Parts: sequence; structure tokens; C-alpha cells
Amino acid sequence: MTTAPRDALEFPESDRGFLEPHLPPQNGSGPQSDLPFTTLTFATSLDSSLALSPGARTVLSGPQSKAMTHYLRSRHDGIVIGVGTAVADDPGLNCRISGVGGYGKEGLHGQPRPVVIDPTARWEFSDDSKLFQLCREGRGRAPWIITALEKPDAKKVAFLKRYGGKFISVKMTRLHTGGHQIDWQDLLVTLKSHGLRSVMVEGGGQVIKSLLSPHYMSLLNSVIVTIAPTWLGEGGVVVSPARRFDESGNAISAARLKNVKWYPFGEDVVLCGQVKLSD
Ligand SMILES: NC(=O)C1=CN([C@@H]2O[C@H](COP(=O)(O)OP(=O)(O)OC[C@H]3O[C@@H](n4cnc5c(N)ncnc54)[C@H](O)[C@@H]3O)[C@@H](O)[C@H]2O)C=CC1
Ligand SMILES: Nc1nc(O)c(N)c(N[C@@H]2O[C@H](COP(=O)(O)O)[C@@H](O)[C@H]2O)n1
Repeated sequence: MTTAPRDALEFPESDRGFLEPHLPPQNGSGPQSDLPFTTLTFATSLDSSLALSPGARTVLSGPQSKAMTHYLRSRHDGIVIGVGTAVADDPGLNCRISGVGGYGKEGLHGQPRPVVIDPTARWEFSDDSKLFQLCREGRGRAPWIITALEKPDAKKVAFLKRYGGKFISVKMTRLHTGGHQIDWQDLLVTLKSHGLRSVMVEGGGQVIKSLLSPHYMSLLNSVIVTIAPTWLGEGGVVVSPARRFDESGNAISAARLKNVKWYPFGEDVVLCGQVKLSD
């Protein structure tokens, strides 16, 4: 009998049912589309912060809602984050629920593909990065890195290939601020064409802000937010989409959810819903 690794999490069957209407179909065969089922999910404080500062890994979820996030990871083919999160958190981005691939089952079945949006390929990963440690241990998959560069650094390309990861070059708009803006529709179509039938976008702040813009929010099939009973205070990484205005120039809400359900989860509350599109 194989024993689960020490960091394995438990997420009981009894806690799973409520999530089902908010998740991609179990067998992956949703309506035929060139887009993957896309979930936006993150944990926030009472003052809408994801983290104490852009560079700070910050624990918000309690044990139960953390296990829920890992269950979500087992139900999606890919996890998307921005390079800011990769650099700040050195994340694992695997699923640590007992019974999932590497945590009790043979192979990597149930393990999502990490996808990092890194326009300039600035993430300096190495064998010591948590993601690659987990790959070596058979407990996670190598990342795909989405870049605007046509020819990323050959050493990085070779490194990723050794672990089974890769760069995917996509067109991005160059902003006057010097940054980049990805076309989310293009990205999601690309991910689907590479075999990801469902993706969950975890953050960070800049990624979520751009996805919640009027142009892209209709791409979201589901939104699942963990709210932790804490204020992080000023200077945090805040989730705050750009302002919107009506025809008369009056400010209106940037985005709103519909079909909302709230579920208490330990000391946290988990909010599930769908983006309400304007008529
Ligand atoms: N509480 C939670 O659930 C989560 C918290 N975090 C936290 O968020 C913080 C990082 O957030 P941010 O600094 O906002 O970084 P981020 O993770 O959003 O990455 C920002 C970078 O990603 C790229 N990027 C993002 N959106 C893009 C777009 N639309 N087009 C092209 N490139 C794009 C750009 O290179 C940008 O500089 C960290 O402290 C991390 O711990 C991250 C994920 C989840
Ligand atoms: N659900 C959730 N709760 C929190 O409190 C968090 N800080 C995050 N962060 C996200 O999870 C990633 C870390 O994952 P690993 O535990 O290393 O696998 C982090 O990079 C954020 O994407 N999420």
C-alpha cells in the first residue's frame, strides 16, 4: 500500500457537492467550443487584498478552504498565474489532495498544468524552484510559460524541456507604460489547442484586474472566491478592476456576480457565482 506524502490534504466527499455546479464537467466534455471552461479563483482579505505586498507570500485561506482550492486544482487541467506571483511565491501549483496523482495514485492523473504569463521571460527558475522539485518527485507538472518573446533564451528553453515544460509564444500588445497586455481570448484558445479543457486563474492582482475588464470578463464561466476574516491593511495587492462609466459619465460598478451562493468553510466563507454581463 502506498502512503500519501506528509503534505497531503484531506477534502471530504461531503464538502464537494456544493461546488459541483460551479465546476467544469467531470469528463471534460462540455459544450463544443474552442475555449476552455475558465474559472477565476483567489483568496482575499476583508479589504480586498491578495497579499500584504506584491512580493509577499501571504496565507489567507484556512486549512479547509485551502483544501478546497486544491480540490479545484484537481478539477481543472491548468492553473494560470502571472509572473509576479511566480517570483513572489515560488509556488507549487500542484494538487495535494490525498488520492490525486502523486498523492496516492500512479502517474500525474488529476495534476493540473501550471501556466505562467511572463511576457519578457523574466522568471529566473532553477532546479531549486518548488515547481521543479515537485516535478522531480512525481507530484506536479512542469510549467508552460506564456511569453511575448519569439525566441526565449535557449538555456531556459532547454531547462524547461528537460522537465516536460515549454515556452508558448503569443502576440501581446505593448502598453505605453512599458508593460504588456495579453489578449485573453487568444490565450485561452491557445491553451485549449494545447489540450487544456479547463483552466483556473489564481492571480495575482494584475492578472485578475485585466481579466475582469469589460472586454474579457465574458470569458469567465465561474468565479470562486475565498474570503478570510482579516484585514491586511494599506499597501496590499488589491483586487480592483478599472472604473466603468455609463453613457452620462456616471461611475458604475466595474463588475458584479449573479447566481451567487455563499458557503461557510471553517473561519472563511467561499463565494461562488458567475459574472453578470450587462444587457
Ligand atoms: N491570495 C491569493 O489567492 C493570491 C495571491 N497572490 C499574490 O499576488 C501577488 C502578485 O500579484 P501581482 O504583483 O499583481 O502580480 P501578477 O501575478 O498579477 O503578475 C504580474 C505580471 O504578470 C504579467 N501579466 C499580468 N497580467 C498580464 C496581462 N493581462 N497581459 C500580459 N502580462 C500580464 C506581467 O508581466 C505583470 O508584470 C503576490 O504577492 C502573490 O502572493 C497571487 C495569486 C493568488
Ligand atoms: N487559495 C489561496 N489561498 C491563499 O491564502 C493563498 N495565498 C493563495 N495563493 C495562491 O496559491 C499559490 C501557492 O500555491 P502552493 O501552495 O505553493 O501550491 C500562490 O502562488 C497563489 O497562486 N491561494
